[in-house]
Amino acid sequence: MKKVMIEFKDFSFQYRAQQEPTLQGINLTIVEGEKVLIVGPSGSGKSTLAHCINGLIPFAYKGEISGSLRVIGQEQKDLSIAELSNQVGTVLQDPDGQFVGLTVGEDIAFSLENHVVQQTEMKSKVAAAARAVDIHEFLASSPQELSGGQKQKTSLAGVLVGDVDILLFDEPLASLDPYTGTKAIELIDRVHKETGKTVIMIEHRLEEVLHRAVDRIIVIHEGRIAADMPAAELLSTTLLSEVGIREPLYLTALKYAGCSITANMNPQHVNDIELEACSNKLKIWYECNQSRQDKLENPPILELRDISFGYEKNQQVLDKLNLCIHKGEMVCIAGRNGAGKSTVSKLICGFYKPSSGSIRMHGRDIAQDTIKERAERIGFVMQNPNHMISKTLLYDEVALGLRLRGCPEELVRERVHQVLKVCGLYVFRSWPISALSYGQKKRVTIASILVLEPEVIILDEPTAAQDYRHYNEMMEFLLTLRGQGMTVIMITHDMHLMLEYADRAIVLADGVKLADDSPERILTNTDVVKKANLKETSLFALAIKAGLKQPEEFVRRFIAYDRRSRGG
Ligand SMILES: Nc1ncnc2c1ncn2[C@@H]1O[C@H](COP(=O)(O)OP(=O)(O)OP(=O)(O)O)[C@@H](O)[C@H]1O
Ligand SMILES: Nc1ncnc2c1ncn2[C@@H]1O[C@H](COP(=O)(O)OP(=O)(O)OP(=O)(O)O)[C@@H](O)[C@H]1O
Repeated sequence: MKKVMIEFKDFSFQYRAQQEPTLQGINLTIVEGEKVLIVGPSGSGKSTLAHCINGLIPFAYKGEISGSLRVIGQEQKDLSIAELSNQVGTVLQDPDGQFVGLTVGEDIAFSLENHVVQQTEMKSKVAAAARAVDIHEFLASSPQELSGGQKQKTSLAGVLVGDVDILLFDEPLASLDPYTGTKAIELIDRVHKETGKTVIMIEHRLEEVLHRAVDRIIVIHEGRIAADMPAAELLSTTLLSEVGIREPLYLTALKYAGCSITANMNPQHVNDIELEACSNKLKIWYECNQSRQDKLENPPILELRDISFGYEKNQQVLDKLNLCIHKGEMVCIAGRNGAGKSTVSKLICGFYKPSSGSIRMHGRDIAQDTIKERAERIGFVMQNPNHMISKTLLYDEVALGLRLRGCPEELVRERVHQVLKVCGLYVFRSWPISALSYGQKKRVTIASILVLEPEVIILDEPTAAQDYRHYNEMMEFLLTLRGQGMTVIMITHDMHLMLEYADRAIVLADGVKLADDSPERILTNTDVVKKANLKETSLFALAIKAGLKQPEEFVRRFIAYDRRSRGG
């Protein structure tokens, strides 16, 4: 009999600020050495469940607990937070929320210091963990100097270096570029296999997390366990789409072609899937469908000409970068962690000044425009919602910009309510923001910019922590605004988003533009994919596996069909 590591029995939890329990009737046992994935829509209670396991509930977040939760045989409520942190190592959803060291190296070493490890051993362990997640060049940097993905890598290295029995990852992939995300999943898998530790992962990016096998998937829906079964079984049901979670793209493609998915086809990975009964249907579907035509371009709205920039002397983050965004376009900017994507938006918004080159809007150089003047026309939604929120109540946060512009309160109310409805936040309108999940907070920051109806909106990782339903609703709303002339720039590591919604993708690498083309051409270009740490779409792999002669064209036809089926 394997040792029981986590055991919830008739467990419920209600936050002090809530009227209803957030978790209800949870019965869940996780045994030693298991690798479990937890999925569920935004706000379903995944992070709450994780916080119960690592002790943030009840130590940091107060509320009412009923039933029992045992961690390695002991009632969680009888353990101190220090005892729990010796057993459970956590990577939190918000990497800023857990920095303790002044440098990356100190931060990674923190859990070792708790265990009184020799200095030399500590150094080599920290270096090895940093190398494993490719952050070793930044060991002496302060966390403030890191890009979002680099912070996430530091947190990952921090738990991997420690000596705990249970590893808990809350959306470990959210800010990682696709290649690094794949490496992180491989690394977690390797640690799991080599050490036999118990691994619990919460993740929205299902297709990417299933790159390496998990023992089972637990689906949380409205605070309850809606399913607990192996991946192959779950993917052959309609449960995921019923609760609003996206299935892997290759399965969507197979369904479009009229194939039914069964557990014995091994649907959990595109490389393993058995296609014998499907290849012909896919070929027929391919023959019967057309790809879309490239659109004609409007005049440029925003141009970056020969932009160079570094945060410090002798640092060259951007090197004579040229970019052109056309009015009414929906463009993605992609590239590996630290490529300079967020830096580009900070320069456009005027937070920093380029060392050379010019930024033009409607052909006019905006070098002399203040941050405030730029903000009236260019809205910017930052990567981390906790960096943007300044008000206590959700309504006030979304109303803030309109109020600052002197908008009459009646109109503020009308516009705020309208945008809250579209962003799926209307039911929370009178809530304090502290009572929202990370994904919900992210939507608040998007709503607070959308309500101002800017000419150009720049969204840094808009889909991070969003479930499929909210993702679609928000993207469809952005499409409507785009139809009314708004220009949308999205910085993203989400290859699905790029394929499904972007007219064009611009790829940055080494401070310059590596590629500028349609998303489907970029994601089927092996050279660009490799250089920029992107990931080829699984549609491409599916087409090759099914023996289709032109896999790139299959991807294009899928995208065209998918957009038509969504009314686009
Ligand atoms: N500190 C808190 N105080 C009160 N309520 C909270 C708090 N944190 C979360 N909640 C509520 O609990 C519910 C579940 O939140 P949780 O963060 O567990 O969701 P999640 O499934 O992890 O979502 P996401 O995928 O968006 O991160 C949310 O509806 C939220 O309103
Ligand atoms: N305040 C800062 N001081 C010094 N260096 C910084 C600062 N902010 C970012 N950098 C560095 O500039 C480079 C580009 O960072 P940026 O945040 O633009 O990357 P990114 O492409 O948005 O990355 P990610 O995908 O990880 O969010 C990185 O190497 C980062 O370490």
